[in-house]
Amino acid sequence: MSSVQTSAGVETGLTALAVSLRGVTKAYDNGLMALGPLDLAVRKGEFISLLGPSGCGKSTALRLIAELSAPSSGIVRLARREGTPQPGHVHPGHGVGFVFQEPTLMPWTSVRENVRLPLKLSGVPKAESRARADEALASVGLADFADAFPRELSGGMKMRVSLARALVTDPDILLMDEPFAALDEITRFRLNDDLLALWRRLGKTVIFVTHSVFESVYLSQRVVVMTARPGRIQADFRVETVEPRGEEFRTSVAYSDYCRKVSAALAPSYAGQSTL
Ligand SMILES: Nc1ncnc2c1ncn2[C@@H]1O[C@H](COP(=O)(O)OP(=O)(O)OP(=O)(O)O)[C@@H](O)[C@H]1O
Repeated sequence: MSSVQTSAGVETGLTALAVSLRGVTKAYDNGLMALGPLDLAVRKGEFISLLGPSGCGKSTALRLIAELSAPSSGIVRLARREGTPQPGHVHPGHGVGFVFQEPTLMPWTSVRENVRLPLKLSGVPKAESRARADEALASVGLADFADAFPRELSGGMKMRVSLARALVTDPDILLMDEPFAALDEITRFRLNDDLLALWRRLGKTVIFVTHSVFESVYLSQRVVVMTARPGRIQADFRVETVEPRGEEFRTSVAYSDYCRKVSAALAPSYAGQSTL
C-alpha cells in the first residue's frame, strides 16, 4: 500500500504530530531502493535534523514529506491547519516550505519578485503579495534589499532570500535540504543563529537535512541518524540544553559530548564507504 494522508492534526497520545511516516519505502523507477522502511514521528514545533551519508535517502525523505513524490509503500501523514483560508490567502493545505541547497533564484528579476513568486502562482493579489514578500524579507534581515537583483547578493544573502521565499506562504513545516553546505563557516554560523531565532519566533516545525554532526547538534532538539542506503533510522538523539543556544553552547562540554555520541552512532553508516 502506498499513500499520503492528511488530517487537521495527527494525534498520538498527548502530543500532536506535524509529520508521521510509517513503514515508508521509496524505490525509483530504475529499481533502486533509496529509502526505508522508515518510521518517523515529528512533533508540531519540533526542530529535527536528518543526518546520514551521501545517497542514503535524506532528500528522498524530504520530497516524500513535501508530497513532491509518492512513497512506494507505507504511509506519510501531515497535519493540516484547521479552518478555511481567508480570501486571497494561500490555502492552508499548502503547509510545507522547502529550502534547497542551491538558492535557485530567478536572476532576471528582483529579490522581492523572487520571494513573491509562490504567492503570485497562488493568485494572491499584487499589493498583498508585495507586502507579504517585504515582511518575509524583513524577517530574514533583508528589508533593504527588496529591489536588488540576485547577482548583487553574497551567497549567504541569496540563501536568506531562499528562506524568505519558503516562509512567505506561512507554512507550518519548513523542510531544509543542506541549505548552508556551500557557505563559509562564519556565514554558516550566523545563518544557524538566525534560523534558530526565526524558529523560536515563528514556531514552525523544521526538518533539516545536513551532513554535519556539528551543525545538527547545534541546531536541533532531535538528531535522527540514518543508515546507509536504503536509509532507515540508526539512532535518534534528543539534545537537551538551555535555550536559547549560542556561542556558549557551541563551546560547551555538553555540546562536544553530544557531537561525540552522534558521530559514534553515524560511524557504522559510513562503514565500507570510501572517505576519499
Ligand atoms: N529520480 C531518481 N531516480 C533514480 N535514483 C534516484 C533518483 N533520485 C535519487 N536517486 C538515488 O536515490 C538515492 C538516494 O538519493 P537522495 O538524494 O535521497 O540521497 P541523499 O541522502 O539526500 O544524498 P546527498 O546527501 O548526497 O544529497 C541515491 O542513490 C540517488 O542516486
